Amino acid sequence: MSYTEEVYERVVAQNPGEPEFHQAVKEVLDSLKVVIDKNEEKYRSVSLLERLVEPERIISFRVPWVDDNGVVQVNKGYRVQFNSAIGPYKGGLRFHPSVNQGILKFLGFEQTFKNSLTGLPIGGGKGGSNFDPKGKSDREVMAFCQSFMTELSKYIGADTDVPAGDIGVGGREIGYLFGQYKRIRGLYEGVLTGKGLTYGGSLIRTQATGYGVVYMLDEIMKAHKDSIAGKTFVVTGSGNVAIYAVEKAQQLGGKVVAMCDSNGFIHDPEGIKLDIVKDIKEVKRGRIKEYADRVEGATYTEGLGIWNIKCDVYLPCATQNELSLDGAKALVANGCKYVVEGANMPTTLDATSYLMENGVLFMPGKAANAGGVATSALEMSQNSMRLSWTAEEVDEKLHNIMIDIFHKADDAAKRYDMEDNYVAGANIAGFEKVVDAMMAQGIC
Ligand SMILES: NC(=O)C1=CN([C@@H]2O[C@H](COP(=O)(O)OP(=O)(O)OC[C@H]3O[C@@H](n4cnc5c(N)ncnc54)[C@H](O)[C@@H]3O)[C@@H](O)[C@H]2O)C=CC1
Ligand SMILES: O=C(O)CCC(=O)C(=O)O
Repeated sequence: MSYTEEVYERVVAQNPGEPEFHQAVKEVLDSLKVVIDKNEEKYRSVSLLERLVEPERIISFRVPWVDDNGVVQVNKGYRVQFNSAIGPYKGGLRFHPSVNQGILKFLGFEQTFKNSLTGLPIGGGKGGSNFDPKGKSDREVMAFCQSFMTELSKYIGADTDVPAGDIGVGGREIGYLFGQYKRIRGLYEGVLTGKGLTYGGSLIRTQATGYGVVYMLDEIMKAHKDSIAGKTFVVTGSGNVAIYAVEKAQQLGGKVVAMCDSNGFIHDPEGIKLDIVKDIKEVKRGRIKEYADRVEGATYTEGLGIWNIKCDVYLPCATQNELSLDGAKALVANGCKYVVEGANMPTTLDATSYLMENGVLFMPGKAANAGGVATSALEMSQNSMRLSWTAEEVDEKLHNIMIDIFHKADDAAKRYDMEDNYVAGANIAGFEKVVDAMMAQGIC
């Protein structure tokens, strides 16, 4: 059995009930096999892979808060500090009822490679809670965030661990979390990113993940002598990543015909009117079905099946494992040519293989959605320097980082004779920097 297979079996045995973590580790270790095989003894002798798949630290805690009826509620809170070889832990907080330790471990593991690909000095971390902000009043969300930060504040700081947003954590939540950190620690520092512009946030951070996904698509297309103008898109989700992916795709001449939320999907053959989606999702915090009530010619379908809508480009921007083998088959049958992941691990392993075997150019989330965390690192730089860059400056830096990530993944794939296999390329390129730093720092 190879070293990578051995370590994968050990991960499955030692981390029961964490299927998403197993999946993320499998994808990475399968890609790394060609690299590890060449240096097996060197890496085995220092248990490099065993250390790479084990979080440095997991903090879990109780989050008690009082709801609007005066009833005490209790949620679970976590921070997974996965790998600090190349910088302070960095990664979002997710508030969603599905959150558990295994999901946060998969996200923290992915984040380590993603952050490495950005070229910036940030290690991998992730955290969150099984709290559901949906349907809660602003006061309830504030009470929850204050209680969550009261505990989390003991373990984070501008030079140790810098959380940000993810599913269910946007500008409102970051504001409440920042206020409580400042109050408890007495420090006005860049301990969170995604902050509001009046208290240390960076221009373009809100747009960065979605814009970055489309900048990545643009590079893939250019490398294959194609372009975004005139292409039909389906973008899943209707949250932060999805909305700004749609905005950039439309700016570059793409036509987006479908979006969704966790209840169902809308289809607008004339092209999605993004201002209406923004009003429903960003202002009213409503459901995507309201779009079909407001736009003539648009339809709403309850449940799954958005992948049956014909498109050239499919951008999954909602959540893990949303695109399964059946969806991948429908995309291929309808002539889809590009799948670029805005979400983290939205495509199952069998769906990924099917897409790649059938000629779809596929870019994994850890490369394609890295623009968000990269811009968070730019926010950290601005906070440290006590200055603010213009929107144009940040956007240009973001764009260049995405171009650079494309070339890192593309070059690594070519070096190992796997041209166009961006999954392998991204994993190898992300691994190379982390492993150099881990080897240099000794057994720790
Ligand atoms: N916000 C960021 O900067 C980054 C986010 N990501 C990833 O992008 C994805 C989306 O995150 P955000 O847009 O920030 O969150 P969000 O909370 O703003 O939006 C999430 C969207 O996904 C939809 N969704 C959730 N579960 C679903 C399901 N089971 N089926 C269909 N739709 C579902 C929700 O309805 C919502 O429209 C996540 O995988 C996240 O980890 C990745 C990099 C950075
Ligand atoms: O901006 C950040 O620090 C984290 C973004 C994030 O959670 C992600 O890249 O998945």
